[in-house]
Amino acid sequence: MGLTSKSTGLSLLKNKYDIVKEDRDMIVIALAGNPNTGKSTLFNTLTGLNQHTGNWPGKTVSNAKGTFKYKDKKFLLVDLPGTYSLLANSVEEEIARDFICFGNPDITIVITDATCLERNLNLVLQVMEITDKVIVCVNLIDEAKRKGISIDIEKLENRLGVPVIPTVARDNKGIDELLEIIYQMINGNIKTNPYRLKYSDEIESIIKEIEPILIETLGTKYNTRWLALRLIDGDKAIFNSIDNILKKYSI
Ligand SMILES: Nc1nc2c(ncn2[C@@H]2O[C@H](COP(=O)(O)OP(=O)(O)OP(=O)(O)O)[C@@H](O)[C@H]2O)c(=O)[nH]1
Ligand SMILES: [Mg+2]
Repeated sequence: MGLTSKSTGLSLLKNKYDIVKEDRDMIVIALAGNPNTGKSTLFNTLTGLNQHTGNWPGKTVSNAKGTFKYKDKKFLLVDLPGTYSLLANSVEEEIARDFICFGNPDITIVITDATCLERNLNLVLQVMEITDKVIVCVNLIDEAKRKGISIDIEKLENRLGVPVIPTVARDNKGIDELLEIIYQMINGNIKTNPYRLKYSDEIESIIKEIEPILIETLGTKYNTRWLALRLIDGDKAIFNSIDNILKKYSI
């Protein structure tokens, strides 16, 4: 018997990421970001768990999971390993990007470091190519202030086309605002319009050729435009990821 797309999604979460939703309505949130930006600190604040934190990069190497409630909703939060990009140059990058693409989280929060925002925006743009359900946290606002850096949150939000929340995760600042934005997004009260890179006509026309084939094979559950771009890149890791999805979950 063929699997329904809903059950396929659930078995993917279970088998590949060891994620079990307590109930079907549970909302999955991925926490992405460069190393050392405060992902685990935010994860611990929201879930009450004790994921290892510290001031050296690369502490979280696999994805930790925890749950929390807000108003009438239950959330499952996945703390992804810190990565500078999603080009799958390392195991961490592969875990993070496969989860964002194939794990189909309801929301992806990208935590950025206010003291070096420009570098962090690289990952934000890459995540926004995969999904439009993105919230950006500009964390370490206290450190930025100390260094005389001020961030125009409203302008950033307008340019990125997704909600941007300033936070000091270590001191619980901005967490209430973040929770409310998550809630409003889940309820469909916030529509995002993520900034997307424009490619040359040549690349766009190749995407037009590849994408229908991907849709035929994988359906519309995954971001086939992004997958097409990776194939154009000649990205071998994405071949393996697609292969695994096809083999294991008989899509
Ligand atoms: N000053 C300040 N420090 C923070 C803030 N948020 C987190 N930290 C500190 O920054 C360090 C790194 O935080 P983590 O939560 O471990 O960072 P991470 O993103 O999970 O790191 P990786 O798992 O290595 O990617 C810790 O020492 C935190 O206490 C903040 O808003 N302000
Ligand atoms: Mg961490």
